[in-house]
Amino acid sequence: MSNQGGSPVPLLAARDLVKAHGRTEALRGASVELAPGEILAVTGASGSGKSTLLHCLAGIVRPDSGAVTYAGERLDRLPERRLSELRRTEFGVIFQFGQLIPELTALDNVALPLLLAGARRSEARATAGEWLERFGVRGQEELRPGEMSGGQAQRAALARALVTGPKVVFADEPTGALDSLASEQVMAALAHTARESGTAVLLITHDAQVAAYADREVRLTDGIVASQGVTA
Ligand SMILES: Nc1ncnc2c1ncn2[C@@H]1O[C@H](COP(=O)(O)OP(=O)(O)OP(=O)(O)O)[C@@H](O)[C@H]1O
Repeated sequence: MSNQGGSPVPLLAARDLVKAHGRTEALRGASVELAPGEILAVTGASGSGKSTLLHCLAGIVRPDSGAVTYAGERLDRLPERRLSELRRTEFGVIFQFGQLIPELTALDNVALPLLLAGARRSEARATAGEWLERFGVRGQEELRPGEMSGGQAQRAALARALVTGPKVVFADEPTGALDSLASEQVMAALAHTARESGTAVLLITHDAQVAAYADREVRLTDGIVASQGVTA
């Protein structure tokens, strides 16, 4: 099978994924590939299966049938313990909202994945501060998510998703709750950092301006890939 991402071996691949939620068939044989460092936009109407596809690729949900392969390993067959380790060390996630812990400051939110990975508290906080600065969240380190603007909170969430140096970032409508200026800032920061660090991004969006940050776009219709191509 040809690989449109330009790499001989995809980093992450879904083949013929089928997944039902009760009687609703969210995925009906979806196949996608993500090359190392590629930014792939997944678009499609509401209910077309975008989030379910992301959840299967990120190892959050197991498909009913089909295969998910990550770096040559069958992700959908991994035991839960190995899956959660992989999610912690190799994957980063950012959603529309709610991914920051409301009780923690921005700095502690970003430091958390480093602490979970075994870093010392002082080191984790110093690194978290650098990442917040990189994403333009300066002077907001001690604020809690509820005290920040939507755009600032999303940029802090980006810092949290990227701070451990993941190979893949899964972004489900990361700008869905933002105005167009904040949306541009978040996407520019995500795309710039991903390209700089060679991080692959699976980006769900219904916004054409957001999809334009991707290298390639895959469009889902009723749980299958209806079209794919290079973005303008
Ligand atoms: N946990 C669930 N329980 C029941 N049905 C679900 C569940 N999750 C998704 N669905 C259904 O599966 C289908 C696909 O949902 P999914 O969230 O993957 O689509 P989507 O393209 O991401 O939609 P949206 O753009 O609205 O977020 C929809 O019909 C949805 O209602």
